[in-house]
Amino acid sequence: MEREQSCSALGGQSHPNHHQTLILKSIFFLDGYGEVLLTSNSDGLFWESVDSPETDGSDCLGIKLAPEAPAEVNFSDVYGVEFDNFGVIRKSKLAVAPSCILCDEYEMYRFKVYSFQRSKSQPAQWVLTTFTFGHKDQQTCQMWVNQIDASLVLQDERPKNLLVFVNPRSGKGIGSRTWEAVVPIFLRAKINTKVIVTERANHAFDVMASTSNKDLKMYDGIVAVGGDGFFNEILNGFLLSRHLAHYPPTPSDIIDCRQAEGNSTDHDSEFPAFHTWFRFGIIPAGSTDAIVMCSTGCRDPITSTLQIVLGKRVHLDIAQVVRWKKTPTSKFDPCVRYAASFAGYGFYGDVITESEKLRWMGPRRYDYAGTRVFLRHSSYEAEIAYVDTKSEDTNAKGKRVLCRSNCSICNTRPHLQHSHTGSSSRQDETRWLKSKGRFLSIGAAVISCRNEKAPDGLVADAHLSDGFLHLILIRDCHHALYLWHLTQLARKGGNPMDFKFVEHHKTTAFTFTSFGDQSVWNLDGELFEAHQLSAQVFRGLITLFASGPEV
Ligand SMILES: Nc1ncnc2c1ncn2[C@@H]1O[C@H](COP(=O)(O)OP(=O)(O)OP(=O)(O)O)[C@@H](O)[C@H]1O
Repeated sequence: MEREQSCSALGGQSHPNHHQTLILKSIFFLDGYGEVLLTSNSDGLFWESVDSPETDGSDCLGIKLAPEAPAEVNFSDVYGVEFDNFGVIRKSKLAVAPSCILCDEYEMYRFKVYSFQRSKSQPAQWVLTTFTFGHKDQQTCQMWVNQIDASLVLQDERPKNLLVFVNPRSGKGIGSRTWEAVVPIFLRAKINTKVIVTERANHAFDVMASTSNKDLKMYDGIVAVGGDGFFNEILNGFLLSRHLAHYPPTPSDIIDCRQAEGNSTDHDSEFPAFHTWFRFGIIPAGSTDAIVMCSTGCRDPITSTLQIVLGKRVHLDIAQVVRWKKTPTSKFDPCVRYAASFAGYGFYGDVITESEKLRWMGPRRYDYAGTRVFLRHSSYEAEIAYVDTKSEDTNAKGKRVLCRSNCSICNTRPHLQHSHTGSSSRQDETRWLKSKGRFLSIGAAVISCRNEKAPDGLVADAHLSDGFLHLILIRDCHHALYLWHLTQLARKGGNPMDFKFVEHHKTTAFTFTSFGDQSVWNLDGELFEAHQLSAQVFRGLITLFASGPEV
């Protein structure tokens, strides 16, 4: 331990951002590992053991001491660095056991580097990791902290100011606890957060809708701590006044399977500006959390938080749903809603109606309500018209391509593209197909909607931002066959589409007309009564702080 330690700045190296980056090298003690030669360059930190071969990997009472520690960490994976005063550094992790008298412990100045590792059992899950380096000289530690801090500032994709909404009632009422558990990560990442704990339903919607664009621009994005329904509320509060697009055609605009009138995109002039930098994060605390599962590959508040603080970015398609008539007798009165994951009718609308009465049950309400609705086996008469996209969907004929991080399908075309329901140049080519009958359910999945009940989701090969909706029509069928279909949905690798009564259409827009008296839709888990509606998808309309599913 008395070995002379050196610290030398080896000179300037040109960084891609043209900042001068010093290469530092110094001997440190890495807690739980031993003495290392630590190097810092523009990419990250690297270290190698400097223990002599006899002591390297030495053992204590027959147990190998030097653990298999990683020997580098990239700054892109580091979310914070902190000076940690004077304290104990252990040569081996085993030294935490007081009985291990042979293991060395030293007292020195320390600094901590905060990063993550992928879980061995579930690679999509990110696990917090801290590297503690010790040195007898305080100034050396402080210099390294400053140097690493300077390198982290260069990671310009990272947010600095976030507006956070916490739903204390999410899931089993765990919203506030979930937020408290991840606050230290935001603090270490030096991100300023303005936190609003909601006091009622629609509180977050009202804040988003009433905040001016000028005030919103003080933030790099919005974080929702809650479930899909809560995120939907925030999304609608954001988009309804800012995304001014023409509506999709009404059911009566579709004459002879052609669209009578064309529509064109007309975004709010402020909107494209928001699109380029403003991002949304979701820290899962809800009952389903399908959007988080699809955009990160797991349902873990720590993973989602790390992807927010590290400034990950993935585009997400959004469906715009326009209700023309609420009931058969109501007058024509367009009402717009946005959905990030799913819009469903029949079975899905009935489950949400039942489960809303059972909120006190927490997430179990979906099982209970689902069973009741299944036993009822109600079917509904309706007509659907949808844009035929077979000619342009080259993947439909090929094999299933799952959406993953850096997905080649999601990255093929530019984002913020309107669905092709009627942009004038394509109007003549838009062909609509119709489907009429009695349906057990009608579902439109924007993303795969993977969740714990349906491990592959409703549509295994749906993508986060390919610009398509997956329309799934389940025609009235025998109860046992429907159960079979549902069990396929609940099985990993199941084939829920392989039934005669199931139609699956990849489309960009559809219209719906009910022939019943009451028609309830389920938009991202929220109830929406609609006798007549239309929906269209906007490709990559928003950006999430997420890296895509590592499935
Ligand atoms: N303080 C509050 N009190 C009561 N309800 C609230 C409050 N804040 C938000 N809500 C409402 O709670 C509803 C559901 O929230 P959330 O989506 O977070 O949980 P969940 O329904 O359990 O999960 P999931 O949507 O994933 O199934 C939202 O529609 C939201 O309007």
